[in-house]
Amino acid sequence: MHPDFPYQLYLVISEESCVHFPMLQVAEMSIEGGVDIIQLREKNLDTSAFIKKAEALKKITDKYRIPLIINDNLDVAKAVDSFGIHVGNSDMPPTEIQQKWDRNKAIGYSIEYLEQLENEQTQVANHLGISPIYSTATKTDTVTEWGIEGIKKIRALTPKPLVAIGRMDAGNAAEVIKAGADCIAVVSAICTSEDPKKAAEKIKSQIHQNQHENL
Ligand SMILES: Cc1ncc(COP(=O)(O)OP(=O)(O)O)c(N)n1
Ligand SMILES: Cc1nc(C(=O)O)sc1CCOP(=O)(O)O
Ligand SMILES: [Mg+2]
Repeated sequence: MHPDFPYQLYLVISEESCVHFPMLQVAEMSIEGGVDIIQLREKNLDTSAFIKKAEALKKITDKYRIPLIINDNLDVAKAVDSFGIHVGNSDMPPTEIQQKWDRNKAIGYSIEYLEQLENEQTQVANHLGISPIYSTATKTDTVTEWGIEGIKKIRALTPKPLVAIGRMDAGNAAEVIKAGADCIAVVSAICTSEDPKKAAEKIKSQIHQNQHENL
């Protein structure tokens, strides 16, 4: 477990992505199954509706004392006093977020190109999304697939916490952790499951399995 990011199973959620239950129910069931951190990623809501959703979700994350990350929108993150924000190359840069928000807030930043590891944005970020490990129908505007070799390359170049995202599930979580990722982020593997609690448990047990093998 990374000392600066003690979260190994990361749920990225939106109302749209939840198939069998409403989003808040999926969030609660998945936390009971082992999700350690949640990002609210609502790409089609205006700021006011996004804030309402975030407030409702934060009641749940606060109840279970787990961190809430807001995707893209600093106004929403500020309004709900979230643990942090996640941004990518088309969003407000981490340096600007740092100037406009509390210094102690967590900033996640997507890595799409190896050269980004040398830029100021990566230096300011607290944790990095490896974007994507594998291409996924959930987000199609991605650049390349990092794959297992990509994780190893990035791991060798930075000590920052690495979050693996893109078609992650119980079948590939263990090898991704073994390759150097600190955390597995998922949408579909939990949000489309008929049993989000069990889905989270299965991924978590694969993450733990790998840790035991490394002892
Ligand atoms: C944990 C995590 N990693 C990567 C992303 C992708 O962020 P971004 O590149 O800004 O794309 P959008 O999610 O905004 O479409 C993420 N959200 N979370
Ligand atoms: C939100 C997000 N960001 C990605 C990136 O590559 O940056 S992939 C992704 C969606 C991941 O969904 P699923 O677990 O269903 O594959
Ligand atoms: Mg973004």
